[in-house]
Amino acid sequence: MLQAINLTKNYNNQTALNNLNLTIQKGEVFCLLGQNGAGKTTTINLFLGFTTPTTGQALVNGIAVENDSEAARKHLAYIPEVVMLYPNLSSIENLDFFSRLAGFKYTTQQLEGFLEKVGLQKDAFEKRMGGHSKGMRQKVGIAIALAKNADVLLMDEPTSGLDPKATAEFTELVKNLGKEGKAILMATHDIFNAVEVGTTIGIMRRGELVHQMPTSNLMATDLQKLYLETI
Ligand SMILES: Nc1ncnc2c1ncn2[C@@H]1O[C@H](COP(=O)(O)OP(=O)(O)OP(=O)(O)O)[C@@H](O)[C@H]1O
Repeated sequence: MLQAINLTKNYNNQTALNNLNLTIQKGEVFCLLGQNGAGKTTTINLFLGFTTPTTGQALVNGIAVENDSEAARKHLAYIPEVVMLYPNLSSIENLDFFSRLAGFKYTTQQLEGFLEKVGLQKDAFEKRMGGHSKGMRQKVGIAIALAKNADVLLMDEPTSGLDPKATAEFTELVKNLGKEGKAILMATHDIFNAVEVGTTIGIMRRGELVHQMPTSNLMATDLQKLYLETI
């Protein structure tokens, strides 16, 4: 579970995030929308412990990130816009390496099981990551999250630049992870995909969460209208 309590981040005299209060439960896929500079990445970075709050708290499964970022990170997996792994290692070698780093040692069969689960084509298991497409790299990134047994996923614009088929596959994968009980926070500019993948939508404007709503019965066109009226 992710929780932000009165979370605020100022850079010099500028407020990047203003008094954010947010709870993302297990099984929830929370899609955060907002213009460039609205504060989405800052929110994610505070949960990751990449930056410290000016005031307030970011909690991961009840652990205050600022107090013990290492403990908090054990529950987290991060899928950035571009998944950067070791280009000279294969998918399975990267998966093995990052699993071991997180303290998990798997058999080849188990590692292959993770890659199968995320839908990576079999002939890419042994190929070096440097030749993978963006969508393939993201699948390996999610396989690492599964292997790490992370129950909270943070994703920053994961579908930008993906083709429609890769986006559809990614969407299905994330929806299933939500159904399996992961808590997911995803920053995105894709309103239509947010309605498809998310259980909850948040709209940020100038560092504030100004709207929050469930996606049940939400039409993408209505969300688009609200978004354009809000920003
Ligand atoms: N390291 C930093 N130093 C100074 N200002 C920063 C820093 N990181 C972010 N900001 C500022 O904080 C504000 C929020 O930025 P943030 O990256 O969180 O926005 P965003 O919603 O993720 O935008 P985008 O959609 O472009 O990724 C912006 O005004 C940005 O300039």
